[in-house]
Amino acid sequence: MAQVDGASCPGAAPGQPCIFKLVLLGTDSVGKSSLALRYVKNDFKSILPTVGCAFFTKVVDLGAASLKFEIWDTAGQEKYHSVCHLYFRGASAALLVYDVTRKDSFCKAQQWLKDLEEEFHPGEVVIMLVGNKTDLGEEREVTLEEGKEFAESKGLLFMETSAKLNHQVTEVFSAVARELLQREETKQGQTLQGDARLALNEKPSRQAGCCAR
Ligand SMILES: Nc1nc2c(ncn2[C@@H]2O[C@H](COP(=O)(O)OP(=O)(O)OP(=O)(O)O)[C@@H](O)[C@H]2O)c(=O)[nH]1
Repeated sequence: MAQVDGASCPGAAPGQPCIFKLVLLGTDSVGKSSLALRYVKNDFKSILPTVGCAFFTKVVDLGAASLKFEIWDTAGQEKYHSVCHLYFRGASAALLVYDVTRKDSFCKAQQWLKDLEEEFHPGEVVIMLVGNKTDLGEEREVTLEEGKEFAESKGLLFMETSAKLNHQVTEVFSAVARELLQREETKQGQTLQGDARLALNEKPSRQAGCCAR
């Protein structure tokens, strides 16, 4: 994979990895804080409901490239819903988390997607739908296929996880990181092409001016 030039990333100092803001969204108790805690500290414990927002950072090393995540873990309780919108600003990625044992949380994730669609242009943020708590298989209310189908219909990345068993947690963040870097490379490629076109377009007019003299 080509190296992304950190210096050209917004918020990154020269030579430092690109910084991307990632927000965790979803209704209460689906496991947003647990996913963040598992990913950043490889820990799992009974966590008190998030008040407002919690913040973590983590550098992701993808071998040929690296980036830094600023992870904003928002509170899922309804009373904090409007506050969470404030945390959207400047986000590059969002994890829409639901609990596979709660259909209502799957519906809520779909509502969060609508909120994101109102706030951002298509393709502006990388969005992954995450079905958490797969270790509670017998209590499942949302099938793998339902999650997959909805994600595909909306062009979202999709994975199921268990923060408790540490199943696919790192994979979620790595997949988002890869997608972000890929988009960054495409953007940089387009900028370079644009610059090259500009330079080409400039040349003849200068020559014309020169010949006309
Ligand atoms: N069995 C199981 N329990 C989980 C898993 N992830 C989280 N939990 C539990 O679910 C409960 C809620 O987890 P949190 O991480 O606090 O959920 P949250 O989405 O951050 O909740 P809010 O802060 O209210 O928005 C806690 O008791 C966790 O221990 C999982 O993968 N499997």
